[in-house]
Amino acid sequence: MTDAIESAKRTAAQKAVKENFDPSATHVGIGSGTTIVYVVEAIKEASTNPAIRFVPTGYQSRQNIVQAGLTPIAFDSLPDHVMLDIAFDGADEVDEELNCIKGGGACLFQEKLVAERAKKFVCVADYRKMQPRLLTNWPTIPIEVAPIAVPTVLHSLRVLGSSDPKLRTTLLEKSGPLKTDQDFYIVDAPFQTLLTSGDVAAGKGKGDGTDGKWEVNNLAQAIKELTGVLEVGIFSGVNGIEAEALRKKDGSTKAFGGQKPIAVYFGMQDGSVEVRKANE
Ligand SMILES: O=C[C@H](O)[C@H](O)[C@H](O)COP(=O)(O)O
Repeated sequence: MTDAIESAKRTAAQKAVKENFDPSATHVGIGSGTTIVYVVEAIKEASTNPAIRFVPTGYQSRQNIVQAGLTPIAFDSLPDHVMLDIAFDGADEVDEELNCIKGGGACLFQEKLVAERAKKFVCVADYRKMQPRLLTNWPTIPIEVAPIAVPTVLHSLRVLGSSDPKLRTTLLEKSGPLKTDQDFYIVDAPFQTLLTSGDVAAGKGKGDGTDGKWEVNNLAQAIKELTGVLEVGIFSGVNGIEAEALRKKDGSTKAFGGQKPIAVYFGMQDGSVEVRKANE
């Protein structure tokens, strides 16, 4: 990893925390990956509330929290009525509508639980992740699958149009499949570059996969429906603020929800930070 990329991540993390982290927050979600380390660093400097608790999204995330001298609280210890004030995370690729691919580091299920529990979800990434459409530069959709279901899911993914879905192995291939924090496996499925909902509205395609082209939400749903799939590494749909508005409007039965970020901070090559924000 070059210094330029690490420096881009740090600069973006600092700006994201400065503009979104309320020092009096009580519950904060912390995602996984290499970028989130800089977010934790910035939060540690900014936080003024000794009672603040941090909800991790897996083993590495919890280690980051503890090593920074902050206090973790397990997701399943949160009282029912408690929403996270905010959650921060990284992303593997982000499109113009703020849909994200996540799971490049094998964390996605707990990340989605935490993102959906947050009033606001903010992502931080470097310039390589900023793309117009998903699957432009990042090659595959990570999917968390029950080990016994892997052959069936691989077959179903091929039927959905994925040319060569693969079970992810550890770096040392002979050690076998890589295991997630849930002791599940990860399948990486390539598809053609995804359409946004805006593309479909503009008549650029049906997005139902029949011509090989999927719209983001349709593909996420089709994969999630496969038996054996625990979660899919597409974060799409509505964001936390939109989810809250929906709940107020129609008394939605979904207690939590909103997996899209309200903003993504990209550290650029020239040292600047570009921000993509949801329409407010
Ligand atoms: O599985 C890993 C997570 O989804 C990460 O947040 C994502 O891969 C981005 O990681 P990084 O910050 O290392 O690029």
